[in-house]
Amino acid sequence: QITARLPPGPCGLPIVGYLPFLDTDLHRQFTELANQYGPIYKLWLGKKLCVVLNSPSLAKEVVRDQDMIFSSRDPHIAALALTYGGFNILWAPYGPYWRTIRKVFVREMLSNTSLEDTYSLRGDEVKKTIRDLHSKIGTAVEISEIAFLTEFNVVMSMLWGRTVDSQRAKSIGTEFRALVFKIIELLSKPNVSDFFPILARFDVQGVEREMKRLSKWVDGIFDPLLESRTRMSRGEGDQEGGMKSKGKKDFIQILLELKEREDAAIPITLQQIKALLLDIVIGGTDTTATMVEWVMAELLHKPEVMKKVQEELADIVGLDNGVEEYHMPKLHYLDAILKETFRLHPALPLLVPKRPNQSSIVGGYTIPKDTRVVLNVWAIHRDPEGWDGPSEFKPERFLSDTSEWDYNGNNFKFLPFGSGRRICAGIPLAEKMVMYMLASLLHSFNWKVPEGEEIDLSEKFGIVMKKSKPLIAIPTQRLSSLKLYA
Ligand code: HEM
Repeated sequence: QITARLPPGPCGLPIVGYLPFLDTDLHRQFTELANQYGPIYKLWLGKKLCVVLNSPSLAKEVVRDQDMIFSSRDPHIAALALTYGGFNILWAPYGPYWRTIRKVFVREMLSNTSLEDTYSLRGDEVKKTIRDLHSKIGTAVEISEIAFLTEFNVVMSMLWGRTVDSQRAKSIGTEFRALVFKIIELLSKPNVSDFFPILARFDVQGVEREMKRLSKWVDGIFDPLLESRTRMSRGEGDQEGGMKSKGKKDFIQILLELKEREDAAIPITLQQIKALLLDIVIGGTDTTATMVEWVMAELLHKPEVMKKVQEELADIVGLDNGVEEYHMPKLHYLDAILKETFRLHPALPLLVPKRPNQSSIVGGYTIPKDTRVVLNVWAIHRDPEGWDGPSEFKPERFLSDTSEWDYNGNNFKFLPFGSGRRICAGIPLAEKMVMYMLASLLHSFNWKVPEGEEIDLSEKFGIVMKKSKPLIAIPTQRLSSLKLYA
């Protein structure tokens, strides 16, 4: 029997609750409300009760002590419209379906063996990016665009192997980036349909319609690729020019074979395969690119830190060598820079909303079943009780004890990838790619901002939180020979 009170919180207005008072900078507003009402508080948003948690100990209660209760999502209607009803890993409710697709993804695409098998694919893409950039020495480039396209190509290669389909898929990177931006924008603004179920069928803001339109666009890309691959696996392929995948099966092949298996405990459909592709292509690309951009912005803002990390690269990689993925474990200072950037600028400042499957007590208060529970990681990462000089960029703080700091969500003061059962499923790839891209950018070039410009570190809130102004920077010559990236 749950008898504790609901958490405290601001009153809001009748019917609409706190909805009209929501700010565009939600992460900051949620942090200020914690200063006023304490680390756990409630907001009524229309018909929906929302509880925000703002401290490491409260995070621990929901993602460790009571993780089973808090392992379902509270999906936005817009997200369901995009993912054929929530069939992807990110939005699927906790249960056998989610467990199966997450397991397939982690085991077949991101296990140590799979990542070793795709080592050269990642190397090829990063080296290609560096060669392209070399031809742009002295001109201004947009960092997040470069990082996005590199990551997109890596992911497409890992999905489709060295095939013609992979080449086709890679040719739509720029269009896909625009699509991902639009999707993130739609998911980041409050949608009346989420807070007043009775109004949902009217789709007042037109968000659901727009998402369905984008979903059709995605179908237009994935359907022909999947059809072509299905024909190929039946031996009717149109794979020309010796590009056919050799040896090991790529991830798409594995998924399509699972679809054909009649004995599978949880059968997987074509729609579910597409939803899973969305997880990988949307969940993986913009987050990675955003983090690369934040790190470069912090380094351009602090030239002494940039200099120090370039010295580390010169020392570990050598000025006569190009960066390889195997250098990564030795780049301790770069690793500390990444962690410090993840602390100050977590890509998902409020993670992904959770929905408890039963009422429970957290921080001494009742959280009723089906409440929207938000973990304010941005506040936790800047809590003056947990961090010395919390708003300063000091990578050294992560060098003192490396074992304590990883991305696995075991230290509740530092949760850039979340924690518990719903922790990011892509950590092994994200960690590799953010570091590999940055090491290559920083080792191959020196960087400066265009004449008369200043580095601006302000944020624009969104489900993925980006810089408010895209970072534009100019690469200049550093390594004498680009043959290293041939
Ligand atoms: C720097 C890059 C990345 C960051 C910062 C990041 C962060 C996150 C966060 C915070 C969550 C939600 C965790 C929670 O609610 O507790 C998440 C979920 C997820 N991420 Fe990532 N992610 C990154 C890259 C990737 C990549 C590369 C992939 C796939 C290739 C990926 C796939 C996923 C999936 C599938 C989920 C849903 C997990 C679930 O609900 O079970 N992410 N990510």
